[in-house]
Amino acid sequence: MAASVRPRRSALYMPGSNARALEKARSLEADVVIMDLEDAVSPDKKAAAREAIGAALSEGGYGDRELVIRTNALEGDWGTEDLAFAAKAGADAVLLPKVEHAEQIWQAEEMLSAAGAPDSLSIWCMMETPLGMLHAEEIAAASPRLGCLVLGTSDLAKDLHALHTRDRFPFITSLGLCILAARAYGLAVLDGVHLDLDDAEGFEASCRQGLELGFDGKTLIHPKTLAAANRIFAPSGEEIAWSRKIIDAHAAAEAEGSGVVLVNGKLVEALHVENARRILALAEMIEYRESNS
Ligand SMILES: CC(C)(COP(=O)(O)OP(=O)(O)OC[C@H]1O[C@@H](n2cnc3c(N)ncnc32)[C@H](O)[C@@H]1OP(=O)(O)O)[C@@H](O)C(=O)NCCC(=O)NCCSC(=O)C[C@H](O)C(=O)O
Ligand SMILES: [Mg+2]
Repeated sequence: MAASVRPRRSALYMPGSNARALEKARSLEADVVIMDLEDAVSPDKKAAAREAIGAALSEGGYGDRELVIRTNALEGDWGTEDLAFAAKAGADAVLLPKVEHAEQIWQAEEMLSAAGAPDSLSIWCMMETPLGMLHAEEIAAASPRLGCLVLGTSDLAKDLHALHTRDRFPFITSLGLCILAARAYGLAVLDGVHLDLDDAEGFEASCRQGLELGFDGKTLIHPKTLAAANRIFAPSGEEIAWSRKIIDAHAAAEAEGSGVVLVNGKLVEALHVENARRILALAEMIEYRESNS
């Protein structure tokens, strides 16, 4: 399952143990809702969080937001139960933490199938350890059930002994490896969280950097960051107008037997048209979503 094309500008995490957050997500403008069973949930609340997520998903009301359950690691205390639960909870994807080898995905896949997961349930992988980064390609290629790689820059910083600098230079190699792997195997790819909720300027700068690097969107920890992520990861009015213009200009050139054309002094070839079509398709899906929410 290569990533379905849909907006993933904003992916909001929430602790599965936070009933108010699960409720609030029904009306928030998040493209993706990540219901967490892992780090945001304390050990004594793991079972209750599973129940709360199950109840929230059964009740529904999330519209066309993409619904994702992040489980605990299979190697740990709660992972097996989490995965059996996620198999039939009604989510769109299960997000495995700290993925480092293809074998972890194969194991999860077997367990999901044994637990009766529908074929449509996608597997997403947290990329957040040095070994995971070194195995990014093996992970991205592991299974047709894979849909998305999600950067975990907090765990990564810890393992690398790196600092959260403003330019995120310490993470650039890792971000690049994951984007390469995701794009090579047709997966979506989401950037890591910005931890400082009082730093709106730094947050926007990290979104713009993520967009420039090629990410589809950003993972978030608070609703107040949704609007900026949605704005920055959506095609701008200028990009949409340019895309339409070059598609038309290239079609006209083709009708006259030429594969290339200059538009405002810039060379336009079939590859630019392909990208312009992707941008317009994304813009249309965003417009549809926003006018129906
Ligand atoms: C960080 C928070 C604990 C702050 O929560 P709170 O003090 O409740 O914030 P506010 O009072 O400002 O909240 C205002 C209203 O918004 C709702 N809210 C807050 N956060 C969320 C959310 N994430 N999703 C949905 N709704 C949310 C509050 O309920 C308030 O609602 P209202 O009652 O109407 O006023 C909190 O934001 C939080 O828990 N955030 C998520 C933390 C989390 O999930 N962490 C794990 C994922 S990040 C990670 O693991 C990184 C990765 O693995 C890596 O390694 O990098
Ligand atoms: Mg993490």
